[in-house]
Amino acid sequence: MSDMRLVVVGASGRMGLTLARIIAATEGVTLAGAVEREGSPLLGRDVGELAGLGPNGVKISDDPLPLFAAADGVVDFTVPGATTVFAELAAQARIVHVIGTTGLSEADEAAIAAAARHARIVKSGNMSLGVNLLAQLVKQAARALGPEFDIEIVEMHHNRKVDAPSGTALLLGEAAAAGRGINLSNHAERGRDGLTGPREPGAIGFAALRGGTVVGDHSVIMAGPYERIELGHRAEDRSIFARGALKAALWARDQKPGLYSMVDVLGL
Ligand SMILES: NC(=O)C1=CN([C@@H]2O[C@H](COP(=O)(O)OP(=O)(O)OC[C@H]3O[C@@H](n4cnc5c(N)ncnc54)[C@H](OP(=O)(O)O)[C@@H]3O)[C@@H](O)[C@H]2O)C=CC1
Ligand SMILES: O=C(O)C1=N[C@H](C(=O)O)C[C@H](O)C1
Repeated sequence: MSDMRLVVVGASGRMGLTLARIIAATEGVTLAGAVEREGSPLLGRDVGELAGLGPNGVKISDDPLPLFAAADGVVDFTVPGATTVFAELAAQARIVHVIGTTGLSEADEAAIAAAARHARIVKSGNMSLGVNLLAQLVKQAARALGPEFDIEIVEMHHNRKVDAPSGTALLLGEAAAAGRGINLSNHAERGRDGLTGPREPGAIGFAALRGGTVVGDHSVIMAGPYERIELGHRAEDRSIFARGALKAALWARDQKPGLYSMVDVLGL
């Protein structure tokens, strides 16, 4: 089968440049285009050069349409307002859309679900194998331990991150809620401050730390009477997310239109 031609949107971002490097080192995929927002000072620049690979002839563009029309898939780690637009364009072009963007609102999620009627979308708050395996373990532990164990999710990220709690923390919260057979949105405790009162029984709490260059640390603490279990993951390099995203793109190439997650891709 011919190489899968991928367009990277948000191409000069932290994940965009990581993707350019990992695509160059991965068999079966080719970088077919690079997109940034209108007005970006990097428009026209060679993405290979920006990624430290040497020139590869792929210039950063602000016009996704012709690039999507000639591609098999788009890999998107950008911002919610851009991701919903790319989802619509990917649906029109009937191509694969891999979404790593976090901080999506309910309305954004609905727009993505609508686009998935025509596009093959894989979306996950974390594309790494380790975190998706951790989510399965959290689900199992939450089911086994029962509601007398208080669940708290703590995450730390670099000081440029703009959304909280992280997409991964929410994914792990969903896994804990699924294990308990409850709905996360009715039981999440976020942003405690001031005279909060005691912890709500059965709540799933979230705490977000920001600082330095931390790629992404997550701990799920299950605190019961006189004992505590901690399950965690430390991301050491962004290449783990990029490799997962490419695996998702290649997997989705053979699927019907729909909205998929990394659990589907990894068969967990
Ligand atoms: N699911 C996962 O496994 C992972 C998810 N993420 C998520 O991915 C997202 C990006 O993270 P990161 O790479 O660190 O962030 P960056 O800010 O480094 O990169 C985002 C890029 O998107 C660009 N962008 C913004 N608007 C548009 C637009 N309309 N069209 C095209 N490009 C646009 C930005 O440009 P500019 O700066 O000029 O605005 C920037 O270059 C975040 O939501 C993050 O949480 C990150 C890592 C792993
Ligand atoms: O913004 C980041 O950097 C990351 N975002 C994702 C998240 O919100 O969980 C994944 C990873 O932790 C890095």
